[in-house]
Amino acid sequence: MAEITIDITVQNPYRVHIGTRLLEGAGAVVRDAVPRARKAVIVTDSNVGPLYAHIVRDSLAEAGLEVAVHTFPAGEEHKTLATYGAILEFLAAEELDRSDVVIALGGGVTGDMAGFAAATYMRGIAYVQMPTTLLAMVDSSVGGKCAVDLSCGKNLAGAFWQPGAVVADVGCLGTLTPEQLADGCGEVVKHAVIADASLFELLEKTPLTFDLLTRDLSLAAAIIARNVEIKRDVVVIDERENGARKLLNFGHSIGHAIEACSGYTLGHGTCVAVGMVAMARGARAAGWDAPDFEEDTAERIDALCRAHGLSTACPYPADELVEAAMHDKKRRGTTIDLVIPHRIGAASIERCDLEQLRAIIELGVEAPAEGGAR
Ligand SMILES: NC(=O)c1ccc[n+]([C@@H]2O[C@H](COP(=O)([O-])OP(=O)(O)OC[C@H]3O[C@@H](n4cnc5c(N)ncnc54)[C@H](O)[C@@H]3O)[C@@H](O)[C@H]2O)c1
Ligand SMILES: O=C(O)C(=O)C[C@@H](O)[C@H](O)[C@H](O)COP(=O)(O)O
Ligand SMILES: [Zn+2]
Repeated sequence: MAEITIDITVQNPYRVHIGTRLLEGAGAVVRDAVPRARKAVIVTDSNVGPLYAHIVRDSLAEAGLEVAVHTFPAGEEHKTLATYGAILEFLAAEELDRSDVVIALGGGVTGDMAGFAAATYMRGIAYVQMPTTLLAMVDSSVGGKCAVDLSCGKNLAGAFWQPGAVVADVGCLGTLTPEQLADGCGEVVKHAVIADASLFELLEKTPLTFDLLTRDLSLAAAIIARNVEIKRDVVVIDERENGARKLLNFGHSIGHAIEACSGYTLGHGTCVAVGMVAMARGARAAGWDAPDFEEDTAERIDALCRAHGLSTACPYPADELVEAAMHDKKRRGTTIDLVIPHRIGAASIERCDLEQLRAIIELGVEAPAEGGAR
């Protein structure tokens, strides 16, 4: 249904294929993207593997590839050095060589870890992203960021390593839970806030419900394609996040801190939603201003997240979040780069000192309800 080229220059350009029944034909895409590959290792998690690995395995075999499957326990709490190490050991035990290919079949956790394994195995081999969550289709499968979490925080060990292709089969959305699908909407709202007021207005009129997206796969494909275009337009001008790419981090300084505080039990998109609202509200309350600031920005982001089933109440007190946010990768000594929305469709990257971050968090998050986390 849609094919988008990511025209990067540090590594090779690649295509994102978005449509239905694409996993059945995934072997041909891999063959085309990595013509020299003799063997493929599918890396997947314990939920996705039983649902889809056999389809991909058959298609890869049909395309003439030898195939092995490595399955790890599902969940962000397994996005660790230990799981990543086990993937590397599997690649070595299967004797993958530098011409072979890793297949990341799953959500963002799988894509980030399999991508990082591919980036570092023998100093870098090819991989193909096959995202199976909405979040991974609209965001994590594109752009080449891959990582694992460390005990101090999110994505602290990783690389930029671009896939050879992305195969987003929208039929996979049908086996998600409504909560998992809603979680992906956090990143959709983010893209709309930083770059596309029309998309934001469309979502205000017609929120992306589970029923709508799983019934109307053409609409799902169109929404995913628009998100991939938004991300592409940022990544192609700043592949390694020296500047503009930081915009894609809107909501993440606080969002990642919430994830860490939750022991990685809360979904990434859900935490980004809380982080976006807190940042928009807190920055305004802390006095950030510009001629194009629009007063209702935070409230519109808040309302749109809630319309997508995402709670925007912060479950942790400000001082805990400030502590966790200190490990953010965008911190440089006593300063940190934050993304502040001015109005729907426009945001800027601002260098703040840590006291300003503290003020934004304190003003932006609501105090937790009696008795702790909500
Ligand atoms: N690299 C990037 O640019 C980038 C961008 C955004 C997020 N991320 C990372 O992505 C991760 C979040 O991704 P996620 O929300 O996809 O998490 P996930 O991979 O943990 O998937 C969420 C849950 O859905 C299950 N699942 C996946 N696809 C399924 C399907 N089709 N049917 C049934 N169950 C399915 C998984 O097993 C898991 O339990 C975080 O670690 C985040 O940091 C990375
Ligand atoms: O691709 C990017 O760049 C992003 O920032 C996308 C984010 O949605 C994603 O969560 C990313 O992994 C966060 O990057 P990090 O560098 O803050 O770990
Ligand atoms: Zn994110």
